[in-house]
Amino acid sequence: MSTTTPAVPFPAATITGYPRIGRRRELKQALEAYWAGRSTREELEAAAGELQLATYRRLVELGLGAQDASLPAAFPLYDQVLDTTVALGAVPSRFADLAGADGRLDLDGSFVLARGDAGRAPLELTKWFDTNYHYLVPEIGPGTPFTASAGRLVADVRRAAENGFTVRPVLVGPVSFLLLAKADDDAPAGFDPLQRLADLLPVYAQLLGELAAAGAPWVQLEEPALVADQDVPAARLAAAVQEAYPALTAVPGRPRLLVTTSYGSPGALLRPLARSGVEAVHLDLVKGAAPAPAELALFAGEGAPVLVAGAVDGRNVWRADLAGRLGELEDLARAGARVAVASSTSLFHVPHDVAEETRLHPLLRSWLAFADQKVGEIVTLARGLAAGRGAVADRLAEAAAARRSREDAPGVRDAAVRERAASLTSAEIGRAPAAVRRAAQEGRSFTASGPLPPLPTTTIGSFPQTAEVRAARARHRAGALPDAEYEGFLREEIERVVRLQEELGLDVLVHGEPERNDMVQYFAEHLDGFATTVHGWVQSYGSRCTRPSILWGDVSREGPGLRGEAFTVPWIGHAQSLTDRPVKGMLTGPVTILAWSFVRDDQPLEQTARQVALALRDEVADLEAAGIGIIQVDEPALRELLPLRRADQQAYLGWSVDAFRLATSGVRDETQIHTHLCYSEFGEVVGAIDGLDADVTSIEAARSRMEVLTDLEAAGFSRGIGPGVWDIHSPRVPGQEEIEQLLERALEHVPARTLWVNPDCGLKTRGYEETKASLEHLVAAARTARERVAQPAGPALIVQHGSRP
Ligand code: MET
Ligand SMILES: [Zn+2]
Repeated sequence: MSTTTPAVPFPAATITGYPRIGRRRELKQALEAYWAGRSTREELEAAAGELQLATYRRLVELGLGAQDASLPAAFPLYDQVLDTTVALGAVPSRFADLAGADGRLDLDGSFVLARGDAGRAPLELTKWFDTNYHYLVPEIGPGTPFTASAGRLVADVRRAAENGFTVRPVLVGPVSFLLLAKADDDAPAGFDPLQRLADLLPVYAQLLGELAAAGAPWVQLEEPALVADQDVPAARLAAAVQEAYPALTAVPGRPRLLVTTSYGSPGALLRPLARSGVEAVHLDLVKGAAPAPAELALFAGEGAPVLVAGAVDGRNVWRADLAGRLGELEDLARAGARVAVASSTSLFHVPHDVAEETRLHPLLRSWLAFADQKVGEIVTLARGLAAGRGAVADRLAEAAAARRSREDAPGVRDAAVRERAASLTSAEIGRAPAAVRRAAQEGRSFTASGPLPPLPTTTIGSFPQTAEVRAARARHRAGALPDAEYEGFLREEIERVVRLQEELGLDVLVHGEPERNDMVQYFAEHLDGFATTVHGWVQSYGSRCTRPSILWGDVSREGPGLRGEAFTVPWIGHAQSLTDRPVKGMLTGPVTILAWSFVRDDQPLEQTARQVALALRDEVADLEAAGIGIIQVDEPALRELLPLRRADQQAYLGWSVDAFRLATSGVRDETQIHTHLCYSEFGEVVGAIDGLDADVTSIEAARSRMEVLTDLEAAGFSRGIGPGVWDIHSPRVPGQEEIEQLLERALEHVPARTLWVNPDCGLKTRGYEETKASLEHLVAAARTARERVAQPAGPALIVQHGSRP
């Protein structure tokens, strides 16, 4: 192997990535200004370039080397998978017109892939491994062109060099890129993108050559897909790794290569990777297991790659146990590996800097490490490894003291909460058999308006969060709107939403959730054991960010500032007091609350889930006592936390389903429990969804045109089901006829007595105009479908499974 750049050894300390959005979300502002036409492309590029340099300066201030290739150049403006798509010139056929004569996409072209245009839907967004980040799915067919397009990467390397930084460009590696892709619409049946590996490798080779020529001594290729069980058989994956990496390491004049494997362990794929000739392999030592002796042997001896140990958690916000971590690193070094210290994943899953959170309790703050603090931890570990524990003794002691103070701080362990969770009996998670409950519920008049009609209509909970609602909340938070006035405003808003639903003729109403800024944060703000941040934004996709709450202690409704009282009943009860029709009470489920928060790492997730479930169980009981007969507990994140390895999935589904049942099973038979899930790929979790034992499940189905019902039918699911008939992700209003057709399709799979009619998800991002029009069509379509299933006279609701009325 020959490289044109001087042989820079792998740095002792590095990170695999850093937050891109900016400490004050500068990238979000720059992007949104550009998209809105309020700034020029030059201004956007200038803002992004400035952000890169500010990041490098900060990282060097924190202890990384300016010129040792420890700084990753990973600054996608929208998404890192999109950037690799662009660098490979892998323009999907439906966007082919956007590419220049040289086959390359410019920045504006890439934004069309990300955001769509008048005539085209954007690339599909989907969850990035088991995180709440979403990437843009490449579309690859047998004819998708590949053209190396290193322009942006090279410009980033040059800009850094001009400012004194030697950086390490980052690309998604070839195997993961193809595994993350889906088959292009025009691809023949049976085609799978991995079939294009051989065509892709020369393009990677060319990119590597251009990056070396630009002065990059190292390039980082990310291969996270190697840690997840894939549909592709294991042998084929191993063959792909064996094909790809020896080919890339044979490229003349290439830079040295680091391959990362974040989010788990590469398992059997580690061997071919480590033997391929790459100079460094990164392992996630937080999510993945420590390497076994046989694996460690791959890193020992002449010519073995550097083991880049992902020892500091890139996904959670707790300070590391530095002494413990250093011990593990010392073990690796003792086994003969050349060890460098890194983050387990890119740090873009955590916010920038704890120091910004001046409103957090100082004790809690002392337990936390956001991205900047994590860089400090990595630097400390590297120093300890090189110079011995003595060199970092005070850092180790500080970290140990912080962890100890966490152990016995008030609120971290609450005896009453623990006792209650420990004394649970299995009776507490079970309800009467579904059929018994159904009989009790079918005969019931939920309110004075009488029993529900067949094919009842409802919504998923939130109504449009208008500018007025958001402004009132912001003024209240800033102290400019007194509590009483804010509450009055919300009560009026709820009344407006109730009246609207009555006028529209919906059967089961909601209060509209105007009091909730976010479906998880609202619960975090009303439960003990949680804290919220001011600047703790993390990227969800593109310019969108969320601000996860921090679950730090034992969870309950009691605690300082809380009164052990129901916090949703005042709003939902108010809605019910205004109408004869049943109002459905809305809660966020335990798994979703965990998935969308930073959760304590000092006990198993399962135990934390049980505590959250118990607090919700109290809320469910209070709603029932307040006369709410239908209660929905949302679990849109149930699938997100599904482990990446099949072998781990059953255990997860077991405790997560139990948590839901614990939250919802304290009610009478005639109280109807709903759940809501908003993803349509159901296959792997259909059994668990049945296991939730909810009386009714609403689920996203409009875009896939009810495809999800096939999975349900195959699994023998016989509970109430509300497949979404309106895709709420865009302002488009579905026509009445279109909804009727969807209902007709649904009735081919589902008996009429179990079918509900509802949108795909909540309406909070929609406007009122399209909401009214769409719901009018939905109600009208449900009425038509109702008439159809009621004929011929006779056993109206006993439409048989699989048959048509
Ligand atoms: C992401 S699922 C959202 C459910 C919630 N009840 C809502 O309607 O907004
Ligand atoms: Zn939803």
